[in-house]
Amino acid sequence: MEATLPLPFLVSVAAPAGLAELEGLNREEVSILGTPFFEAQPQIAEKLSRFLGRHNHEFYAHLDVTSLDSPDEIVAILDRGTRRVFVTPQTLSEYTEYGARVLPATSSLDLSVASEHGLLIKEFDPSSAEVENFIAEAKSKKISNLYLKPVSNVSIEKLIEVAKSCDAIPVLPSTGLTTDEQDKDRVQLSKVFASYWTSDRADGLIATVVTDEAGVALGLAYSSSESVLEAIRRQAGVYQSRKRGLWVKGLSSGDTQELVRVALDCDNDTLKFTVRQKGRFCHLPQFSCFGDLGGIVALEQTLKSRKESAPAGSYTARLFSDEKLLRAKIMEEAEELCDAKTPEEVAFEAADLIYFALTKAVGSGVSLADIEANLTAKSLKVKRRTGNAKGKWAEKEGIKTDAPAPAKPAPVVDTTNERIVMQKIDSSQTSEAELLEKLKRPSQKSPDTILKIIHPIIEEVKKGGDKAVLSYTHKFEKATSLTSPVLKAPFPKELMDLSPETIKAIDNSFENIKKFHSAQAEEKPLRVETMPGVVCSRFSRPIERVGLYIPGGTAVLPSTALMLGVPAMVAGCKKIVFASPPRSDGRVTPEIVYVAHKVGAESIVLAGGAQAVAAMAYGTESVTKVDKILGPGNQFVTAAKMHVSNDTNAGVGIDMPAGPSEVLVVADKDSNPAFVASDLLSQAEHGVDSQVILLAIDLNEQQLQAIDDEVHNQALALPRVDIVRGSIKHSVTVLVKTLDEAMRISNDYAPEHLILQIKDAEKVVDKVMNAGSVFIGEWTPESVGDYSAGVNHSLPTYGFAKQYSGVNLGSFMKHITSSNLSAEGLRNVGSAVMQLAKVEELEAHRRAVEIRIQHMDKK
Ligand SMILES: NC(=O)c1ccc[n+]([C@@H]2O[C@H](COP(=O)([O-])OP(=O)(O)OC[C@H]3O[C@@H](n4cnc5c(N)ncnc54)[C@H](O)[C@@H]3O)[C@@H](O)[C@H]2O)c1
Ligand SMILES: N[C@H](CO)Cc1c[nH]c[nH+]1
Ligand SMILES: [Zn+2]
Repeated sequence: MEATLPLPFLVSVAAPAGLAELEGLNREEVSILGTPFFEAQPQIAEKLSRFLGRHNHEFYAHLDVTSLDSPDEIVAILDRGTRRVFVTPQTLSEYTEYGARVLPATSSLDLSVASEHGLLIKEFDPSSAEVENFIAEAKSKKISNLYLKPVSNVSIEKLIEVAKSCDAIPVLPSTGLTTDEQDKDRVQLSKVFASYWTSDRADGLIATVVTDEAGVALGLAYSSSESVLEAIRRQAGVYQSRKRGLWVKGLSSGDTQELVRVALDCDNDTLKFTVRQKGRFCHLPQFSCFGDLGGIVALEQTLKSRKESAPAGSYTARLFSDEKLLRAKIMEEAEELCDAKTPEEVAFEAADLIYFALTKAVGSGVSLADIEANLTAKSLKVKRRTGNAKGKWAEKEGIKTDAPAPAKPAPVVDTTNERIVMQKIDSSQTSEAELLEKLKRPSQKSPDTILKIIHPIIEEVKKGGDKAVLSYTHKFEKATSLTSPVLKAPFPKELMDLSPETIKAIDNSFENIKKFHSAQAEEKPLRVETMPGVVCSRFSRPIERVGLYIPGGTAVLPSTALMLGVPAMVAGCKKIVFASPPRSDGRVTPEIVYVAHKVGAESIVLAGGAQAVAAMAYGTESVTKVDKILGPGNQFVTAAKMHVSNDTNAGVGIDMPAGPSEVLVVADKDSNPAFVASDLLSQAEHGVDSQVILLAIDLNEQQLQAIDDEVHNQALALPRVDIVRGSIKHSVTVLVKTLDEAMRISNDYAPEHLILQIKDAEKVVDKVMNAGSVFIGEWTPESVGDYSAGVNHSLPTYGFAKQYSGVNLGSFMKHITSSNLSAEGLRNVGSAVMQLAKVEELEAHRRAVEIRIQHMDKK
């Protein structure tokens, strides 16, 4: 049996149907028992995985993932710290690198499928006829980590008996941990506890070590199955006093305990209660029965009490209120620690650094336990960081740096308690220049730095073709198994295996986008007779070969494939080439393959960043050279597009600079605070370099507060809350007095998305001069434009809406003009031409007219 399990059994937690309730799942109670077992049905896998991402450090969560078939999804679940996942025996070989964290699961009593690390037997019937044989075989094979998950309605006593006899770990049937009605499950549980422990005392009580979260021993108490039951019920420190019976700690003194975890020791003869102690544990005036605290734990307590009320002149209090001072001290101490030589110096400087670092933590509402939980979470990650230094520190020390590999949709552990709030400025108190400064988009790396990164990549691809593209994909996307940079049509069916709901959503959006973009087609060529006999025309033709970049760094965006692919198809482009960074297994998301198939793309370049742009601009052995590259992307993609379009030898055009997403919401007293916040957050979640702006027209304190509260509360519930924290830092609410003032600021800012959540919004559209796309009225969230309404979401950012349009049908066409003159026409316009040619001293130009007129005159 695994030595590190805090309890010798698992508690199977029924996953609520929609799992929306997972957030409400009484996780404290699950955490107290510490060893939950979940089943990950496909429809709830993502939510469950996120839930574990937040709380894995509290649990020894075990997850049955046999009904999932995406290895990526399973690895993501492991990466979020799930201690053990159970897969089908047939797929086990794909996970050998994860050792005992991935075990096979079977529904029969067949022990031959056990891996060297263990096995889960599901639908185990402890009263079946074959169990005796099974126990004998299990004993002889000595399988470690043998889990037994019983069929429903079994006798728990029998299950425990069988499990004990073959040293297996029973998975207790679903318990109603979350509701009082099922208190019988708690009663059952406390009996299971008692059946595992052995007491050498006549009264049967078990010694219980009580510690705080940092592991500091507070004292010794005793437990009975009744006191454990009461402790689980109350989620508090409840013990069995030898003199007074049930003892709820702190009931009379007020020094109560929150129960964090219960564990049994290795030979089941001592319990451990981990608690959050209020006040002190000991009846004497000291924190623990073993005296007072020292070291880091004591420091944390002092800092916490200083934060609550500091004596006048306290240095720590000054540090809490002066962010710059604290920052400077952390930097100073970090440097001194780096320079320390002798062991004494290192201890001295490390202590100083820890003091200032912990001040920062406590000031931000972060406890030592939070920090330790974070360390545990990191130790459980399966995708390791390189550990190389980053940015300026690496440059300063002249050492190897990490190329910031694009983060795939990552689990988020929101560890900070900081309020998520946009900065506010009152336009009447702010000068024009200050306002401009506040509304500046978050700065990106300087163009020079970016150029230095992308230029060698482009040159490599030009020279090395496929091989160079592949090597960058191996490097940035970690798709090391990929052997060709291109997937050619027809695309295999198994690469676009999607749920019917997703297919329906894509098909519906496809039709709407097609309708709106088809309507943009010109019905017939333009024809104007400028003078009698002088006919000028303009007609359009599709661009023959287009390269469509679909971002895939921080989020995979199949909707962008629709926004680019559908108009290219409607325009009649002959060759449509998609490019998107693949996942680490070398595949592109099936939704993108499905869209590529629907729009008739000829190939998908399995690459991202500058290498994908260069491959399409110049062509390689297997990537088709294109005439125009369209699509949004990060700063590397945007810079590479600009660079190749400036190379006349490449002969390639681009659409526009479409960078980090942004939104500007104009709201008045009529607006719904929840709607306003939801629109701001929908763009804030794109990336930390996104920016969202709110122009609040004549709102009072209460109305502003309502929006702030919505932003904070809605953000906390988002899986990408850490990204939101980043973008909200450079996002602003501007208080204005009138609609005209709001529209003046908006037109000056030229947002990618403009949302009008105001009374009579439709009438205000006339005042919009600069914006990528406008969303009118309270029932039009920005996300309808991102996906399905029909408008395009590839739009100019960074204020380029002042001179660029978003992607539209015209982006895939070029216009050709023609002139057609009769003899009369040439006579009519000829004198003007000849005179201007004379002015420009271009004699051949003049003669081309004269020679024809002379010819007419001769006739
Ligand atoms: N304006 C619009 O219309 C619009 C629409 C959709 C998305 N977006 C924006 O597009 C952006 C997409 O960016 P993304 O990063 O998620 O995906 P991306 O596909 O644009 O970039 C990922 C690629 O960047 C390259 N890369 C990453 N780090 C690198 C480094 N250090 N050196 C060289 N190359 C490197 C890698 O090749 C990787 O494949 C987001 O900012 C999003 O807001 C804008
Ligand atoms: N809002 C983005 C354009 O700035 C597009 C997008 C794609 N998916 C979700 N949103
Ligand atoms: Zn969006």
